[in-house]
Amino acid sequence: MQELIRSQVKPEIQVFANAEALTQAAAAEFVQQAHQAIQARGRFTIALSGGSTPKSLYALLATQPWRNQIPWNQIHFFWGDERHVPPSDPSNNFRMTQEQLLFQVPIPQENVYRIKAENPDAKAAAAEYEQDLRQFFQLQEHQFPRFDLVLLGMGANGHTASLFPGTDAVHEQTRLVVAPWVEELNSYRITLTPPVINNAVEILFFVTGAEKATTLKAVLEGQYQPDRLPAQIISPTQGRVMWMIDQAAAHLLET
Ligand SMILES: O=C1O[C@H](COP(=O)(O)O)[C@@H](O)[C@H](O)[C@H]1O
Repeated sequence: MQELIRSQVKPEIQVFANAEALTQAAAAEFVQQAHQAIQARGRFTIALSGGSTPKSLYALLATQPWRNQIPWNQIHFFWGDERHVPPSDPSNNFRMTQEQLLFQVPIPQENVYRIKAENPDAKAAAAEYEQDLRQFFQLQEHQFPRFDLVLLGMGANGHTASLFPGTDAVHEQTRLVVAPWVEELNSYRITLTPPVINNAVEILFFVTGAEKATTLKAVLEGQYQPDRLPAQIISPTQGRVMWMIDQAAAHLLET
């Protein structure tokens, strides 16, 4: 059964010589998906990720030639996860995106939907973001949003978004957003849940660096054990999953 679930959509794997080449390809993918979504549905909805590779991507998108190819006012920006800190904190994902991208390009303020992680109650912040999603996507009670693109990283411990090993969030099936307590960080995180991520039109993982090679091999080619390797829970029944990986992270893969 688990193997069946894993094989529902075969992930596409692209390996790049280095992080710079990967980031250029990611920018091209972003632009292509934005145009496709806008042509089909009149808007492009994206859930952004934290992490170092996305940071370079956001900075790149704000520069030419990418900047002029992007219909900024038809893009709606959401976040896949957030640290439980206010935007004034340098580790806040929204803050990082603001600095690299949102302040640099003409994005209407009303197209930006951040997680209000300054709320001292992380679970209330998650519930509020769930409501924001329900309202924007006009969802009925048991429906999930369908983002055009979800960007994800993967930690060396196998976490993705803020789905950490051993947390209940990995198996959440009904909520859209949850706030797991992450023991290893001694803090809460706020994250989209697996059914939301798995419902996207496209899911794009970025993985760079040799320190992630062993985990990446286990996630893509090892036994299915999402409690230990939460990135494995990202296994949709429809849509597209793409892994953009640099050579350093990919060097143990068989494919
Ligand atoms: O999906 C995500 O993955 C990262 C892992 O980040 P990285 O800095 O190791 O590339 C995670 O921490 C981030 O919050 C998240 O959105």
